[in-house]
Amino acid sequence: MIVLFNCTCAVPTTMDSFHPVPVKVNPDLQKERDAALFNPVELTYLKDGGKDKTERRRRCELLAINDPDLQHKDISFMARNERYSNAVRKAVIIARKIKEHRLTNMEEKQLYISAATQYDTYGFGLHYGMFLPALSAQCDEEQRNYWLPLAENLKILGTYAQTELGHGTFIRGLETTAIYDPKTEEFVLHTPTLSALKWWPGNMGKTATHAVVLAQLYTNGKSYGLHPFIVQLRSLENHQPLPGITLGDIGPKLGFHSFDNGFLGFDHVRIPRRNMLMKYSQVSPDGFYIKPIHAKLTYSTMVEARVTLVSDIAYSLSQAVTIAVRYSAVRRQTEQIKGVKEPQILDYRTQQLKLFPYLAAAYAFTFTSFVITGRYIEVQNEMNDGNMESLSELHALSAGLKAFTSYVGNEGIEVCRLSCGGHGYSQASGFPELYTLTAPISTFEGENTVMLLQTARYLMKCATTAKRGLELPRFVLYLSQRQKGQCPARNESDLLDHGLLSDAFEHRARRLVIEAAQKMQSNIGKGNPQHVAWNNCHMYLLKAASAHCHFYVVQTFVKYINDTEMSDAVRDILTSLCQFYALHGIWQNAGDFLQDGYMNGNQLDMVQSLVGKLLDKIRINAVALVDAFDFRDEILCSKLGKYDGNVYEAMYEWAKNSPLNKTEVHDSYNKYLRPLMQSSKAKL
Ligand SMILES: CC/C=C\C/C=C\C/C=C\C/C=C/C(=O)SCCNC(=O)CCNC(=O)[C@H](O)C(C)(C)COP(=O)(O)OP(=O)(O)OC[C@H]1O[C@@H](n2cnc3c(N)ncnc32)[C@H](O)[C@@H]1OP(=O)(O)O
Ligand SMILES: Cc1cc2nc3c(=O)[nH]c(=O)nc-3n(C[C@H](O)[C@H](O)[C@H](O)COP(=O)(O)OP(=O)(O)OC[C@H]3O[C@@H](n4cnc5c(N)ncnc54)[C@H](O)[C@@H]3O)c2cc1C
Repeated sequence: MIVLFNCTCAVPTTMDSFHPVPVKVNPDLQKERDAALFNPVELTYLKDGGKDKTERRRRCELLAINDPDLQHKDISFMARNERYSNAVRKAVIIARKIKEHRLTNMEEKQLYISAATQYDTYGFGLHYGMFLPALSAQCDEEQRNYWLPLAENLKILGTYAQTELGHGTFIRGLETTAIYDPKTEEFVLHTPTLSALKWWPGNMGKTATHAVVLAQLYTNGKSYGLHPFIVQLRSLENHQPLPGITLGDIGPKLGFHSFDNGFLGFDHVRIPRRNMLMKYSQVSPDGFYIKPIHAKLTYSTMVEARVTLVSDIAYSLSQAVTIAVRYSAVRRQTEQIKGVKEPQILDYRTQQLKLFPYLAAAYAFTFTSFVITGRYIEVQNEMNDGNMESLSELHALSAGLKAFTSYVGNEGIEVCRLSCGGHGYSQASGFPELYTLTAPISTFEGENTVMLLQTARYLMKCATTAKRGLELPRFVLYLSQRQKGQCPARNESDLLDHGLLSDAFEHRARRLVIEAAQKMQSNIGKGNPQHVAWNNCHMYLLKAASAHCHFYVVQTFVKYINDTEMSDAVRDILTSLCQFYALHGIWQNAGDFLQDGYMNGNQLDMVQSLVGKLLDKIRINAVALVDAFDFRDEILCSKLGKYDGNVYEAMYEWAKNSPLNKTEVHDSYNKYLRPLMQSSKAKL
């Protein structure tokens, strides 16, 4: 059902609308909503997985938003100490309320937490995001029974301590040691050098009482590589660091101001043998080591986190385009015809070219996140049955997609900010927090270049497997198929065909993967050792991995539209969005499609012309497309992206709250300005 508004006094005529009834909607925004060719609520239901799920999400969000205990002044006006304290206060309230509201389902808990934290970090982010998942994945039965209830009931608060001052990417090189002492049946944890200090773990600086610590295991004088240990860091009585443990906050960062990322050092700290997490590998009381069924099972917490991050990026990018598109509909700039109202900036082609690729990407990544989450669950189930066959595939897929989507997401958020001109730079826009919260996703859980190289490593193996005529997993099956010659498009209408567009990305990915494999072979053929050849081929490998991920996203978008039931109106707009995503991708990477003659100049001209034409189709639906993300103002936290479009009123009200406006004359006047201006030297 369409939500109809009266132009000046907006009254929703159905209960489908999630937004409180605004007194007055900005007429430009209203005009956009009235002109849309589909019902955004329908798309909201689709994105959420059904009307029931949308309603459940809205209920969870409202529980948090309407709770007086969770209200506070805007975090933009808080100093770091206050922000940290506020985040902890809220985390504690959230934990209590989750129980009170009986939110037992994981999805509901997450929805509630995300609405309650708004655009700040969650004070127990690492506890829930990595500590609990690490315990769940790495504890054996007995350990689970002991540790999980403590962690789930917040009797202990945890973090995930892997990265060190000198080592982040190359985790085989971590220096923290865990040496087994069979005499006392204990491990001795030690930080042998400054570079071995654990550095970065979130919530470790001031909050956590425990950590899953990744350390090099030694037993019977032999090294067995990285293993997880649960270690108590602080007293459960008075929160003081335990003997032998040095802890602290690493200081202010680009963002994450409410987060206490920390450092940690061990001075021969003893922990019981059973504090090694023993689901996959064990050390017996006499020091005998039993190895895991797959060497990389210790890394599984990171795989799970990377999968989650694809959804997080889709969510953040959706927020950014919501702010920028709504603002672009209400902002008017530069008179075109004397005496005629300045146009909405959304009418400028350049503005559309800035925003619509990211609007399309936000949808593409949302659908991609559904598929990768589904695949993660499947593989997890297989692994629980002892079948580790698909772990490498999942690692390659999650590492690549985390990198590909976060590159685009970070870039998109910045472009959206720029598209809002000066106001985009104000904290009132929401962009500074959104950007700085999302920016480190390119770095944490595996630095993006490194992650794409991991995907490339897998693809190189697959290229060899394909060459030998052996079977490949489904998502790389295309590597064993022959190239299809030239792009068959003869006219613009051919180029709108989803199958043809998907084929073009498939062709590009296969060519670049095969090319990278050939470059590797020829480098090795010239007598270079593997690692030198690898380094020499980085530029080909990175391009191959990125093209593979790009193809995966295009293919997923196409498949989603083909396989999902939806109204004709929604199908029509998603089809245009998908065409635009693919065609814009071809246009932006034209060289790749021209390089081997797959496309010709004439076809590229048509691609460019279609990109221009599709702008119009998206333009008319742009506001409805962002409305369909269904972000309440309280969650978007942006004065530019408000649902009612009353931007200037909101900005003025917000600015009045700036702490500098508390007094008419600031202290510094009496301290500095007055003496300067009233001194004899300052006289003109
Ligand atoms: C999401 C959090 C939620 C909420 C919290 C809220 C806010 C908090 C914000 C941030 C939290 C951030 C946390 C962190 O950042 S934790 C630290 C993350 N650190 C990393 O991700 C380190 C990245 N480095 C690595 O993963 C590895 O060192 C790397 C893969 C780069 C290399 O490993 P290694 O040297 O051991 O491997 P290779 O020799 O290159 O390859 C050997 C072999 O292993 C395969 N492999 C590698 N990784 C995996 C894996 N995870 N699973 C399966 N297989 C893996 C690799 O492909 C090779 O296979 P083969 O080619 O067959 O030999
Ligand atoms: C906000 C934030 C929160 C974090 N939270 C946690 C946490 O809770 N727990 C935790 O353990 N860690 C955490 N980290 C640490 C994070 O996981 C690491 O910073 C990340 O894995 C990158 O490692 P690095 O810093 O060593 O980067 P580096 O590896 O030093 O990267 C620097 C440069 O070197 C390049 N490079 C490195 N290796 C290669 C290679 N093999 N080939 C080509 N190029 C290469 C990279 O591409 C990059 O350009 C956090 C970091 C941040 C920023």
